[in-house]
Amino acid sequence: MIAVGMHVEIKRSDGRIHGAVIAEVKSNGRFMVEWYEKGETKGKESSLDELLKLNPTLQTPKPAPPQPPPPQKTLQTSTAVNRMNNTMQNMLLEDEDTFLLDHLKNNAAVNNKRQSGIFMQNVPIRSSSPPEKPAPARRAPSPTEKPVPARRAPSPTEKPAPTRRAASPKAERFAVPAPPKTTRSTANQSVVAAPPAPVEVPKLSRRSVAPQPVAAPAPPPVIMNAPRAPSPVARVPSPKNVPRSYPQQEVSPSNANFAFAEMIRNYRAQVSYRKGAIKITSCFQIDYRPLGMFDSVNENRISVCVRKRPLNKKEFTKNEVDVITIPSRDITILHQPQTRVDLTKYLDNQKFRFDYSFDEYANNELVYRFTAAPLVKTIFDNGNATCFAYGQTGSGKTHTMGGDFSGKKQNAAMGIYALTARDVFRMLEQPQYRRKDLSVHCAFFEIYGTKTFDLLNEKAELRVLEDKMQKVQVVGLKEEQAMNEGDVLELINKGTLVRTAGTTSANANSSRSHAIFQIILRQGKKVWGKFSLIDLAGNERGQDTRECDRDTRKEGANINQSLLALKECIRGMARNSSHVPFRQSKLTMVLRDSFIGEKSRTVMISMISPGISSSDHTLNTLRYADRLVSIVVIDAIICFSSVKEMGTDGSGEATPIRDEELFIPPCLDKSDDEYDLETEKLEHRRLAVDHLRNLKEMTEKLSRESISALSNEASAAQKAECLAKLDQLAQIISNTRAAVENV
Ligand SMILES: Nc1ncnc2c1ncn2[C@@H]1O[C@H](COP(=O)(O)OP(=O)(O)OP(=O)(O)O)[C@@H](O)[C@H]1O
Repeated sequence: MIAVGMHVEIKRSDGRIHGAVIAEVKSNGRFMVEWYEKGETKGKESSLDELLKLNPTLQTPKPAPPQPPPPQKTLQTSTAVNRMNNTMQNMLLEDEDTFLLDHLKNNAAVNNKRQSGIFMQNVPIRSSSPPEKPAPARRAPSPTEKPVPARRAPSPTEKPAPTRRAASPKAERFAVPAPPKTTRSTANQSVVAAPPAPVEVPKLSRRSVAPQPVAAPAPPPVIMNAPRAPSPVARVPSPKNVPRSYPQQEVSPSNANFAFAEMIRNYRAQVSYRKGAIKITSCFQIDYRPLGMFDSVNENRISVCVRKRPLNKKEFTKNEVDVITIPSRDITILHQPQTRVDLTKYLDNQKFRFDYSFDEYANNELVYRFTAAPLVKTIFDNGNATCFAYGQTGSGKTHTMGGDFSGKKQNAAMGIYALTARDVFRMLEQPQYRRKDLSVHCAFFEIYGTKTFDLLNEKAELRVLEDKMQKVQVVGLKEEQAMNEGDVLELINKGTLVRTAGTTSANANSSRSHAIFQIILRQGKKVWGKFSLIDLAGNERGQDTRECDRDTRKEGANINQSLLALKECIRGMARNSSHVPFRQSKLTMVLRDSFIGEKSRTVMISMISPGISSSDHTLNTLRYADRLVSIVVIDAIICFSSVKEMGTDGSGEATPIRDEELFIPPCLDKSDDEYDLETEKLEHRRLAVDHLRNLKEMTEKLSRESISALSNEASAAQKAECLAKLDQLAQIISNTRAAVENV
């Protein structure tokens, strides 16, 4: 009924009820639950009875979710944390709410990383405070020492001791400054004062600057390649619905970009507010609720995500300011620095919504869980799965796909290539697939300019041809059979070593080709399913290569042409179009199968660099990804309109909404002094478009097939329910479209 990682309601000693996560199931039948509060992890023990009382649904057995594979590494961390907790809990304060598990988790995460080399990636953080001295080891008591008397129940004549005893030096070592609590002592107990009243959100006038609540003490910013403890965010899955304040970057006043840094700091400290009946969440909600290992995974046919990497050492030395805010699982905000003609500085805060947004604390395992992992099953169901890594040079594509780097050495086991192979072999073990007698094969090749080379066969040049059945063949491509994960790792390492690299301004070891790693399932000689994992070449703007030699310019032009073709093909795929323009580039030609067929699924991970000097590139990347999202939305509307126009018996002609009818506005968020009627209108429009997006899920459930099936087999009640839903959807969509058109 109850397992580690589940979200449950808990009751606090002061009567408050809120969400928490099960962190440990103890051997005595009790549970450790954890939650975030004011930027800190807190925990307490709870009994089964208590949990059942507050969470009656737990008693109903739930079927095990089929997908995705269990987030094992996190559970390992939790187990490690829990083991530590067991031994350390006695050393902490007895107050059920105030013992803080941060230190335990820090230690556990470090241990975990050391032991397995997984979960915590190379994301050390810089701290302004000196490193803590390691706590002296607890020595065993010498035989001459008096044993510590066991705690006994107080006799009725004894004066009762206050429940909360003074913090011992031991306890202090683990204490993290807690928010001040007023306590009132009575003869028998100390009573914790009621929680502070909710902070009243100040009203904002249209042109006024939002009042800034004092930011909580900021966690230090993350930078790469600096020796420091692991990040506090990646190691603990965040309980849902418990917002925290956004981690702030420390920037020295001597920094040339200090003014921008301050504006970004203020922006991140803003809170959500209500404007009339509308809650303006898309403009100012900066509650920090990053994606956690236990968040739900969407089953989209096309997903578009963004991953921000941490500032690197070079950017840090150049005093780069971090201009990307990722407050929640699907929002990415770019604070683009701008200067007016009168030289005053302001930020153009551009906001984007994607399927997932990964912040700088996300490791490859987390990214994998929400991107490629849900697609593994596709290839077992005779489908084609494709995962692209897209982005500016040096933004982290190879790090994500091929594995993180420790120095110059790449840890291939922690890249999406290898994580996918791991799950393919796991799934192969399931009885329903074992019976199918499938074998795993790998191919690894690169497209450099207009040429294709085999990375597993000494870079032999390959030819890409279309046969008379219009099937694209990569002639001469070597496929190696892999019996286990180890074999796959060897192949990845072999191919990575020979991939074409060059030097760009942002990356000394820049990949100048598109690398395609394929995991192919075969039944005998027949292809059963194919997973293509693509590390695209860095997207450069024409102006970046203007100064370069002819070859480099040609290289850049080729890369850009193939990226444009890719966008068009995904567009075709989203619409189930009979015409997918795959012949426009070598890249899309070899991936033709990925864009056609009902069983194809695609995920695009757009990598972005956080530094202020990359903001133009970042905007480019975000716009490319945003365009893909818009395509998916339009697809959903078309799908809906097809449903709407069909007769109740599933017959009838579908009249899709035309492209031009749906204007997806660009990014809308403006700085405060620019907040004007225009912004407000656009905001309405944005909300309306968001609303349309939400219809996607519903329309998917009411596809043409499902309605046709209903007309044949369903009961009258089911049909009536379906029709009512359709009417409801028609009403919603017409209202929403009217709202969009009105503004
Ligand atoms: N999420 C991350 N966490 C830590 N380090 C990262 C992260 N992403 C990238 N890096 C580091 O940034 C550097 C550049 O990353 P990478 O080579 O993956 O970029 P790229 O997008 O593949 O660039 P190119 O297109 O030029 O090949 C590497 O040193 C890598 O280790």
